Amino acid sequence: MTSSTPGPDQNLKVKMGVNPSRRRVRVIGRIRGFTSQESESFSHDSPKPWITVSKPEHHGASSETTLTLSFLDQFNNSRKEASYKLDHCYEQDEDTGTLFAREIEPLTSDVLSGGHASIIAYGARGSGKTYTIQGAENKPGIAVMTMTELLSKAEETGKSLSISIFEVQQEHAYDLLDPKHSEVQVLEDCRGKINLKGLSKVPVKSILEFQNIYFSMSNISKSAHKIPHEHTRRSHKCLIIHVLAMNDNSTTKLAGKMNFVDLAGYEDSRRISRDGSALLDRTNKSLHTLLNVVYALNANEMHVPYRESKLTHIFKESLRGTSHVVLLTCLNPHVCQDTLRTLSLVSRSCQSTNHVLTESVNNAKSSARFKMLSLQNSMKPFCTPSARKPAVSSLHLSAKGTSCVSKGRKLFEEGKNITSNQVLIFETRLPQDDCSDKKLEFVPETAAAVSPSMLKKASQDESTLDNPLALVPEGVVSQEKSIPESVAVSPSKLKKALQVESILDNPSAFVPDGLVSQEKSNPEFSLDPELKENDISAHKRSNNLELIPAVVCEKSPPQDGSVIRKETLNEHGSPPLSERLRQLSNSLKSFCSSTPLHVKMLDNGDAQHNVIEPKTPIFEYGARVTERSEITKYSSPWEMLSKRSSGMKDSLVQEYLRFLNSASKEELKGLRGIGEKRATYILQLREESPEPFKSLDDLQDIGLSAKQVKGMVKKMAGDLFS
Ligand SMILES: Nc1ncnc2c1ncn2[C@@H]1O[C@H](COP(=O)(O)OP(=O)(O)OP(=O)(O)O)[C@@H](O)[C@H]1O
Repeated sequence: MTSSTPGPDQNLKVKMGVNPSRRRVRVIGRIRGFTSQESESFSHDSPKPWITVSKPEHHGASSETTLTLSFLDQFNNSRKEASYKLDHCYEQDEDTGTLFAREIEPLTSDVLSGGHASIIAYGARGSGKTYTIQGAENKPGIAVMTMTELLSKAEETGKSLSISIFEVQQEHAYDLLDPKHSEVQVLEDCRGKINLKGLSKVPVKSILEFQNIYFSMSNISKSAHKIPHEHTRRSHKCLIIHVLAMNDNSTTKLAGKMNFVDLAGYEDSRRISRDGSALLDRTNKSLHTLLNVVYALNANEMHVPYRESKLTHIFKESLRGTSHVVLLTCLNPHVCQDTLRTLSLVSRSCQSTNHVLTESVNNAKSSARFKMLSLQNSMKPFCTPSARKPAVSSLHLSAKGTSCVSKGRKLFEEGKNITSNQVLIFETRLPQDDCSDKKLEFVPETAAAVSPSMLKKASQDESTLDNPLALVPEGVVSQEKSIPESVAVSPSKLKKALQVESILDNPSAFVPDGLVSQEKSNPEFSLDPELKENDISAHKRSNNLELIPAVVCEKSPPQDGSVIRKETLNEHGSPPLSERLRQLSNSLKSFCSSTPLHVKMLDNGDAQHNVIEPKTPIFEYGARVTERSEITKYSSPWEMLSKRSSGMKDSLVQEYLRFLNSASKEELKGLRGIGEKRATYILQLREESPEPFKSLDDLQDIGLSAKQVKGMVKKMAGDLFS
């Protein structure tokens, strides 16, 4: 492993914060120790960790740990750094006992008095998740330590304990305590109470008894017997410790719950071959959903997407309300791209400015999230005063941020220089030290423009994922350089785009609902739907523009210059499925002839505008080759054709799912296999979760067999050529 030996220039430094955050989900890191094998590989020197923790850095009242990554850029021999935020990070010399004493032990009293707590271990493969949760020989993990603690406290208080062990794999949960490993059904009643039907509970009276069960069960993987492919064996292993109390009438009632989740190791699906990637994507999707849930909880969002994955649905009751949740991010001590990626994702999920909002600022909570997207200090003022009036601009402010809207308009009226085809993202700042002040401070200086190519660039650059706006070249607005093909992307969609890998290739699909100009001379733009009719008229007058209600909310106008005519739109304001499929077919054509992913996206030729892209060292870990080129390397036309055909198939399926997630009842009924009853049920599911259909598997929820679905998609594809 000589090439991967960490050198002094490849150290990941962690700056620690001390003040514990008051986020709903506490996000901590743990750098795992070296294994004896790894230690031996450093024969003449003691191993140097890739990650080191630097001194605390305070950020006012809510100081956090900032991980500063620095590594050698192989191409220009310079050092690059990136920062990640966590609440705390445990170093290599801090053992599991320390972590338990500081993070977990304090939660046990609450669990015994009826509370819920969840410890979720997240990280790349081999990063020490199982070691931390379960432990190794003579090295008990936090689950074992917790059980010891709970057993002794339960005895004192007359409570009893029982456990459940199950795994979640490819969106199915299997009971590992049941010899048949039968599937567990997740049922939710009208009050949101989750019932795990078919999940066994086994009483536990001693730690020995617990260890016997836990260690034998957690090593079992149901699918190992079923499908030989490695990726299919990736599963989330879950342990629930139930605390039971006696009622007055001597019956037991559930008092508290402590959950330990050892998540499947994160692996970048872009690296994996086609066979494995679909399965891997599904596993990664559930990891992304979990982080979305963490983000939504930390941001106090109204909608938390629990139902979007089996795992988060199962633990819904233990994640919400006053439950304690600790997201433990395990970090590899050697150079590992997946560790960077997990850090990046986790860091983003905890970057909300919200810290237990009080009533008085509750109205402003959706604005608070914008801070995360507008991001920090690297932003330079973009809107320089100029005589030139903006042709058209978009406002994407908080859902109810009317005061921001008016301030934004004032900015335009004052003649700030904003070009027509750019996106503005405004930061709205909550005065943190005075939560009683309901007013939002509008900070126009942080408005910036993002084009799809920049967005794409951001997605490919680990270090800039957290700060996409920093990609916008300084002065681009004042120099009046228009950014070709830029689209309006709201901050929330921008965030989503950066989290969901599959849509990074098509950022323009995130143009939000609103109004889109179809004038050739004025590339597409959108206005915040919140703008009232007279606001729109005012814009029309001042900008001499013809605005046509554009209903192509989910798509950018066609790349081939054609215009989607108004008459092709149905009464619900969206084009019929056939029209959407035609658009899809067109964009696939252009995709096939477009630049490959690995080609540099920002090619404006101006060196000072080029984005610095830190190159993460690529290395081999065990037998796994981590080269990204795997996916973009086609050696024969046949491989190329089959790769693209599969891409088309996937896109078609995605389009179909999107249709199910968004179409009206009448439109749904237009599909073969969907009648009145099924359409009603689909609408019901959509009320519970805005996007109930994520994969074809989800169609089983509405009683469609795989064969039926295949038949439908096949017909749709056939219709394209008829
Ligand atoms: N703190 C530590 N000190 C020493 N060795 C460790 C430590 N943490 C983990 N290890 C060792 O590192 C290896 C990988 O750890 P582990 O199996 O827990 O990783 P994992 O994240 O659960 O992997 P996967 O995602 O593949 O399940 C194991 O051999 C384990 O014993």
